[in-house]
Amino acid sequence: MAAVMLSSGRKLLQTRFPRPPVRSGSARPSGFFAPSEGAMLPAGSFRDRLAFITGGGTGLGRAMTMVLSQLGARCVIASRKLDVLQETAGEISSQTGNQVHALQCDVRDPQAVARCVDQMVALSGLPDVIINNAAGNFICPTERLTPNGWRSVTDIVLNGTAFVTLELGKRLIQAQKGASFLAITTIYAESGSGFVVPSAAAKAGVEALYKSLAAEWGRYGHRFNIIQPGPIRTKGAFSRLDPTGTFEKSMIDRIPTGRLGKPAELANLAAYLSSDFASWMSGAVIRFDGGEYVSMAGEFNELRKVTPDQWKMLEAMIKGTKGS
Ligand SMILES: CCCCC/C=C\C/C=C\C/C=C\C=C\C(=O)SCCNC(=O)CCNC(=O)[C@H](O)C(C)(C)COP(=O)(O)OP(=O)(O)OC[C@H]1O[C@@H](n2cnc3c(N)ncnc32)[C@H](O)[C@@H]1OP(=O)(O)O
Ligand SMILES: NC(=O)C1=CN([C@@H]2O[C@H](COP(=O)(O)OP(=O)(O)OC[C@H]3O[C@@H](n4cnc5c(N)ncnc54)[C@H](OP(=O)(O)O)[C@@H]3O)[C@@H](O)[C@H]2O)C=CC1
Repeated sequence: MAAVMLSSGRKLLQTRFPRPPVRSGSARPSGFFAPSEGAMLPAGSFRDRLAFITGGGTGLGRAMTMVLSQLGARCVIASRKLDVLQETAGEISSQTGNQVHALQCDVRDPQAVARCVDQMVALSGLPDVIINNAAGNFICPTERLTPNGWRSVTDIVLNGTAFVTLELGKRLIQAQKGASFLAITTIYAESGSGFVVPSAAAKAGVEALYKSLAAEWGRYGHRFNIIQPGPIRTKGAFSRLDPTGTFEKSMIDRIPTGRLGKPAELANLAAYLSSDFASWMSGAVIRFDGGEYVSMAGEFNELRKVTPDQWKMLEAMIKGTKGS
């Protein structure tokens, strides 16, 4: 903490500065931005709440389920692989002491989604928190994509999110029950990106869906928010987007905070957005990427590589220029 002093000598405010680098003389910014693990919200923030998380058996979905469960929620996780879901559900509930149910559901199939919701209602009721996290993706030059390849991603991401949202939304409206809906998209939902075109198109569609429903379904007590994560190591993502590991270093180099995100960091943000502390937040799109997006966007940001000596020389050249 650092105090800002007024000329009168009075302390104006306390400002929190990032922690200093771990290694002195280290040029790695990640030393300033150490991740904090553990649940951020007060214990019991989700007591008596039911959370439904698609793709909750692995990666970021698992991390979000863990934090919600630690905070007192009962959770239902759903995806295609029941064995994976059951293992995760068992591990989380044994750690937190709260129920985690595993339900098989292929979100591409609206009837399977309806059956899954029937099962959840029979087990625990309708959810208070819905997290649309399930996704599919792979890198591929677009000219190599087949129609089925396009469908394999867009069906999970856009149609899957729509089927889950429609099924639960309609039932919640009928029951006059409010809920928080959260979608996990990606930073390139906004910019688009080559080589992951079905994912970019589908995630952009999810964002349009959630922003639209934030406007339309507030009257039913429903909030809709979006997190756009930057790179966070998970087996599912990295095995399909950087299978050889070749791109990881260059990716980290362009992130101003100098490191990948951690699943637990994303999970804390998701928990906040899904909690009563965020009851005035709807229609929000939150980029959570260590600064990667703006770093890639600014035309002059590569000048970070210019050394102090080179700056001296550049300044002299610029100042020495006369006229236009
Ligand atoms: C510049 C460097 C960048 C480095 C990046 C590193 C890290 C990440 C950083 C940021 C990430 C940002 C966003 C991330 C978004 C994500 O969504 S990550 C989550 C990824 N997780 C998953 O994908 C899990 C689920 N995925 C799957 O189950 C499968 O991958 C699939 C989506 C393909 C669906 O499986 P399935 O339904 O079983 O499909 P099939 O195997 O039958 O295939 C269907 C058709 O798709 C074609 N296909 C499959 N893979 C490829 C490929 N690699 N290239 C081309 N085509 C592919 C397949 O051939 C089938 O089509 P045909 O029938 O042959 O026509
Ligand atoms: N990790 C990262 O760097 C980033 C991730 N994201 C997003 O975060 C979310 C989680 O990704 P991540 O944890 O990394 O990757 P994972 O591959 O671990 O997660 C994807 C999940 O989706 C489930 N899923 C896939 N297809 C279906 C389907 N048809 N029906 C139901 N569930 C399905 C999978 O389970 P199963 O196979 O059992 O069906 C899996 O649990 C995704 O929305 C992804 O787009 C966004 C930006 C960056």
